[in-house]
Amino acid sequence: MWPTPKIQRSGATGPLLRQERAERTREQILHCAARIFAERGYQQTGIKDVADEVAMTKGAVYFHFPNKQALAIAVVDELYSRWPVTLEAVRGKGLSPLDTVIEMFNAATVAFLEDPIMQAGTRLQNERDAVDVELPPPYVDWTNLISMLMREAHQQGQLAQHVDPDVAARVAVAAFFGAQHISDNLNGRADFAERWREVRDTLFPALRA
Ligand SMILES: CCC[C@@H]1OCC(CO)=C1C(=O)O
Repeated sequence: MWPTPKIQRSGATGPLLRQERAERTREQILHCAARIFAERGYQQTGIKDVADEVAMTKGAVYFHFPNKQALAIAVVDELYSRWPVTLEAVRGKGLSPLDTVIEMFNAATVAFLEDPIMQAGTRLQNERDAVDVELPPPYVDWTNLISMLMREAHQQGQLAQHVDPDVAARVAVAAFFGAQHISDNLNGRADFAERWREVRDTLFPALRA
């Protein structure tokens, strides 16, 4: 059984406390489902598996998620909702735009190695043809986010004259996620941090002015 986070007492009472508890229960179910999706894949995961691992009844799970499709969408939505928050946190470090790009990929590397939501969101997207519900198109948000940062880098003279910022973004995203995919398939991401460092240390010097 997965360890489930303890409900922190917030001092709320009545309806607010019930709402907080419901939100925490939903979060516990979502994270447990992510662990199982990441480990077994969409087809091999059932609502009963999630209920058993989170030590709740199927009814309790169905109260928050009407079916497995809803769980899959919620995992991918949770994954994509994180990147603007991550970007704001990285922006707070006051790095240059190009170093902000590198820091975003550093954060994604850590997430791939440690975060079930990232691992599950990736596996669901990779298995999207077998997921019987429409998922958002993969990579689009990332590529747009990196493009925005690369354009800032270009405007600030950080990119070499010949480098088109949107091309740089597509190349960086392809190199990063390609390295991840290969590492995941060959050895379960055991060498992914090193593969990302190779991409970083080879590609980014070639982009800099
Ligand atoms: C097909 C993998 C999907 C990809 O992997 C994690 C992640 C990060 O948000 C992705 C994206 O689509 O943006």
